Amino acid sequence: MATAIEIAGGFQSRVPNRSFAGGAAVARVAGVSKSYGSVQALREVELSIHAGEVVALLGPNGAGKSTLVKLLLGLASPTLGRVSVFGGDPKDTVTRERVGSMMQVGGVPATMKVREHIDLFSSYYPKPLLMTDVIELAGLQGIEQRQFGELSGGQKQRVLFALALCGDPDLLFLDEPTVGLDVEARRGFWDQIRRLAARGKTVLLTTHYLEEADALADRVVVINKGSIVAEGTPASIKASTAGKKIRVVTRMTLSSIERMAGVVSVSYDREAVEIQTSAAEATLRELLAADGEVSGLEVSNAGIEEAFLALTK
Ligand SMILES: Nc1ncnc2c1ncn2[C@@H]1O[C@H](COP(=O)(O)OP(=O)(O)OP(=O)(O)O)[C@@H](O)[C@H]1O
Repeated sequence: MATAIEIAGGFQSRVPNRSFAGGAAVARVAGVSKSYGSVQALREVELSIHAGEVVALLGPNGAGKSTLVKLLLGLASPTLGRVSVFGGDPKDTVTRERVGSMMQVGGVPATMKVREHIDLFSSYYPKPLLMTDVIELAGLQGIEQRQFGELSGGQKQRVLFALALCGDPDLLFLDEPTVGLDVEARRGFWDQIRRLAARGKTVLLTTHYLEEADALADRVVVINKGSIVAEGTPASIKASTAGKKIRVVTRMTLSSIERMAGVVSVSYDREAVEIQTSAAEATLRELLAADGEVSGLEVSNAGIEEAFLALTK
């Protein structure tokens, strides 16, 4: 019987092989710890964000992502260590004028019109973008005259995005930018974030959506219990957890597959068997030697989700 082998890449970097090692650091977090009473939200965090980079901060609830963003925005001070943005204090006005951030929906008056919100926010910045550019970049065409409170969840998120970018900031913080959006709206939003990045903006986003980090980020920083547990391109994070997934229809028993080289775990998935392996080639050789009639063979990289779970468990 013919055997079809499909190598599924599963990951596409936004800008493959871009390196920021030599780029100027626009933000630096050095030896930072932050405690709220007895709760230690961050522990000795070291992080640099370079010009033009899109960095995704990924971590489970309570990991410390928002705390890190608050420190970078100058909305809180570290208990220990130092935070600098554009070489200065994040609380300084000159620094703030170069920074944009997405607020929460609740922080925006409901009765003001979209255009009025953008006008007001633009007035806080020395060199804001033109209204027409903001409307276009955030995809707000046709709803400029609507009141904020009347908009759908996705439209509200786009207005918050417009308010973050209207001052033409060099550095943008997006705290869970697509929370609550459906798949289509989320993808539309990703396109808008990519367009901003293509204009040379530096973006730090926090997200629970592993797919989002994978789709947007040049670099993923995985944070858990206040510490950075992994950092790198989405591809390198996956590689560091050394995993491939093999899916195959075979008559072999789970226990005989379990004994094969590299196999980490094996389970049934409908008519097929799913094998997690750290040495895919060796596992495949043994598998094909033991059962010449395997079918529906697929090999894929372990997804970022598996990598994330392995790193934070
Ligand atoms: N103002 C505060 N007072 C007391 N504890 C706080 C405060 N802000 C955050 N914490 C605690 O610090 C820890 C980190 O919280 P943080 O909001 O930074 O996590 P997060 O990764 O953003 O979580 P989520 O994804 O749920 O938003 C949590 O244990 C949280 O309860």
